[in-house]
Amino acid sequence: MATVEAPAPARIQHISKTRTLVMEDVSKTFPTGTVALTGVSLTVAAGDFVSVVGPSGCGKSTLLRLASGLDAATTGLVEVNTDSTSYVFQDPTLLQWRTAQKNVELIGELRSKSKIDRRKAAQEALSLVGLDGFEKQYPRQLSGGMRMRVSLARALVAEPDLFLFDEPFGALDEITRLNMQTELQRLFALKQFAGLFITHSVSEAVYLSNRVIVMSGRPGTVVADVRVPFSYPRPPELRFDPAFAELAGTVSAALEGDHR
Ligand SMILES: Nc1ncnc2c1ncn2[C@@H]1O[C@H](COP(=O)(O)OP(=O)(O)OP(=O)(O)O)[C@@H](O)[C@H]1O
Repeated sequence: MATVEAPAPARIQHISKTRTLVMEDVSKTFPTGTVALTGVSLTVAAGDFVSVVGPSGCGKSTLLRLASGLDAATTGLVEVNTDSTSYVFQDPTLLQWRTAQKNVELIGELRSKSKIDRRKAAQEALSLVGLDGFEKQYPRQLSGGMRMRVSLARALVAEPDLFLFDEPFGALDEITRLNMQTELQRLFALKQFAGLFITHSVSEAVYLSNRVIVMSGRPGTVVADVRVPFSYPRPPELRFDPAFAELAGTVSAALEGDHR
């Protein structure tokens, strides 16, 4: 595996490191005989936002399912050092018969929080994702980007130490997607959870993350771990910075190198 050092940063964040997610030499073979992952090792610490890019079918979603405990590794170690994990999918999976606020309150209900507490937490989370004034709207009355914001707010009220994202912005139009990226890294700067983010977009990975993991084609394994040194919060214009383009090029080269 190549560890690629990025160009000299303007500033580097120093954050205390709790190893929230550890994977060591993990493999996953499905009962069908498909070997999805082999020899995958990675660590996501508190204050790490790690994106995973790789060719279609290389096992990215499988990796996330192993991290979430939805599925078990065939061999190797998967260690999650927290009880508080939130999972955000491409589909916001909102309950259509509940308002935005009531969707976000659901977590509090499941945890038997008092009505006052869960309402307060939901309102704070909706405010954090920029949905003040939309609390009483139903999912069908919201745009795709707003529905994704509600999904994020719902994940935030759980106050996760580990945030797992499976291509959450993949279905959004380009402008909404860029706005959501800006919002998400702002939330990350604020909350400093450990994040593992699956995406097909190299620029999305570089913009959001402090590390980008590049996977090979199936069976997926880690071929590069690229450090992204820009401090958070990151301005939208960072995407036009030559250092940003250079890093995106480094990640793309690692991706393409795997096809040669
Ligand atoms: N439940 C399953 N049973 C059998 N094979 C599976 C199962 N889930 C995934 N696979 C296979 O494992 C491999 C990895 O799938 P996975 O969905 O993790 O890839 P991915 O990198 O997320 O793909 P994409 O980028 O296209 O979303 C694929 O070959 C897929 O067909």
